[in-house]
Amino acid sequence: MTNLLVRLERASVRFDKLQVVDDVSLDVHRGDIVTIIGPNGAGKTTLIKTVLGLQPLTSGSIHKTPGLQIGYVPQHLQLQTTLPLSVRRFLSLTGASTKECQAALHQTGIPQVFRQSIHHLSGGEMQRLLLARALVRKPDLLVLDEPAQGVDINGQAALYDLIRSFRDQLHCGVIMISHDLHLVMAATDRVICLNQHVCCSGYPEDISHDPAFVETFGRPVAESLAVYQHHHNHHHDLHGDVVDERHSSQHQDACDHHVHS
Ligand SMILES: Nc1ncnc2c1ncn2[C@@H]1O[C@H](COP(=O)(O)OP(=O)(O)OP(=O)(O)O)[C@@H](O)[C@H]1O
Repeated sequence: MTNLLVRLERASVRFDKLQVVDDVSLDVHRGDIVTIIGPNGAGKTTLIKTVLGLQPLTSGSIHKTPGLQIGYVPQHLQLQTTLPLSVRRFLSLTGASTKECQAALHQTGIPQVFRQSIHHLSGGEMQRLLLARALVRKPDLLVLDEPAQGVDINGQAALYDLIRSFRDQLHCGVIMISHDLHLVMAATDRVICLNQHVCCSGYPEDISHDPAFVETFGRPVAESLAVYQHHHNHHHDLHGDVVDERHSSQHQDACDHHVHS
């Protein structure tokens, strides 16, 4: 059985004379976390709309595995502020049971808001609620458009950790858009730098050195990206504790941690 969830082949989207997505090919498998970065207007949202089936392609093709269940976390949610709406009601609109809704809130770390008005949530709580709403669908693919918008820096790191843990639990694929380059570099498996076309793509530790990345984001941004790398130079015992070299004859399972900028 293949783990391929979505395949875009030479996908293009054009609005009148404006080429917004240009010849993009992309595969997302189960277990992948793929993050799309790029400047404003680069076509990132348009690209994920094609995956969601909200935006037809002008040319190229998209293949989704049959029966693919997608959970979507949008960039903004327009809510009529005069309309009374509790978190409980909002989640129940998905068709999930009360128990499933409560479990999803628990998983996203905000069980206490179940009976609250949705209009009283903080920015961070709102993002977690949108994630909970996507999760009750038990998605094969989680699609997130700037999930950490309006969330403070500690909250952003926690949110990305949460997304990774859902990927592990559900063994789903994740495709997201982010402008938080430092966090993306730490929390992603694969990065796609989009500027209508794919400028460069690959592992986070490689991409910040790519000339196309430097050209798109500028040298100061590229140089400021501290990429965590894993090199071996000390040793652990069976419990994971670091072993003093002088007392160790074994040289297995060694590692060292460097931060490069
Ligand atoms: N339905 C549409 N009709 C015409 N133009 C559109 C449409 N949707 C998007 N565009 C244009 O396509 C371009 C790319 O928009 P898109 O929202 O995909 O960019 P983005 O990379 O997500 O930007 P941002 O980082 O600012 O959110 C923009 O110039 C936008 O104005």
